[in-house]
Amino acid sequence: MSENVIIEFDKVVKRFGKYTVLDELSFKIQPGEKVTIIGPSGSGKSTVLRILMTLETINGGVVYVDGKPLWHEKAADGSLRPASEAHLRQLRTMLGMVFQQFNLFPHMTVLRNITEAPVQVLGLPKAEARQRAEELLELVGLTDQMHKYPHQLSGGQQQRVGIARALAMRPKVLLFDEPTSALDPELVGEVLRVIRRLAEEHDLTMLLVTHEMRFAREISDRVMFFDQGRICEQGTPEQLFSSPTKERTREFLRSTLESNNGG
Ligand SMILES: Nc1ncnc2c1ncn2[C@@H]1O[C@H](COP(=O)(O)OP(=O)(O)OP(=O)(O)O)[C@@H](O)[C@H]1O
Repeated sequence: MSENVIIEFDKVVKRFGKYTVLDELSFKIQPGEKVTIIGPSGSGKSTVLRILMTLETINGGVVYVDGKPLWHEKAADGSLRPASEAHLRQLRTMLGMVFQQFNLFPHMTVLRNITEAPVQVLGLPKAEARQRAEELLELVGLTDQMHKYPHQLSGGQQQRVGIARALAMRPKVLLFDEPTSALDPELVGEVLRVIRRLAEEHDLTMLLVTHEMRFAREISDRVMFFDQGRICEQGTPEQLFSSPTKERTREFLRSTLESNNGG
């Protein structure tokens, strides 16, 4: 694997029972790249993110994170063996995820939601974790909400806390799993603004699953169109949205356009 690849899927197979969700899926992502995955429901988009977060195992192929196999470790004799929990934990710290349903700790304040993992997992001193949290709250525009609990915030505010919480671990790669799909339409804009700002101002690698086509077009370096567990077509937003080459892509884009106009 070349040095300028931070994520690689090499012929990854994922099955649930007899159902093949990812069918020898291969792709590479470079450091700093902003990549969006679009595609019909059930095409395996979220599964890709869940595998990277080690929330799902794989049935074949190899996933590399920063050049190291995620699910395997090299034994002394050079052979690959299943990864130990310590190996998974170490690689997991390189990745952060923003979930569709925010997944904040309901019994913790906003501030504590953000400082908890840096203190508990990274062993950061509390004062340093708090300073980091305060900087991130400023970035997401929530400095005045830091002592509130999640249920006292709007969905858009909760998701912005979710983004700050993921960033507090200083991941190299940030994964977004449909970050706005649980939000009321009027709250979508504030979350997209924060993500757009991150994409513009930081050299973070970003992999996003989204149904927001206009947003995907604006922020992505590359868009991958998934269909039935494979990449059907990929390219720059301009190529994919303006001149898709596959009939399946055109059909999908037409249907999302129609549902957006209808809704
Ligand atoms: N834990 C599971 N057990 C069984 N089947 C699963 C499981 N998780 C996902 N699936 C199935 O795998 C397929 C792919 O799921 P995935 O969530 O990756 O799709 P998606 O492209 O993200 O879809 P959506 O846009 O609807 O979120 C779906 O058919 C789903 O029902």
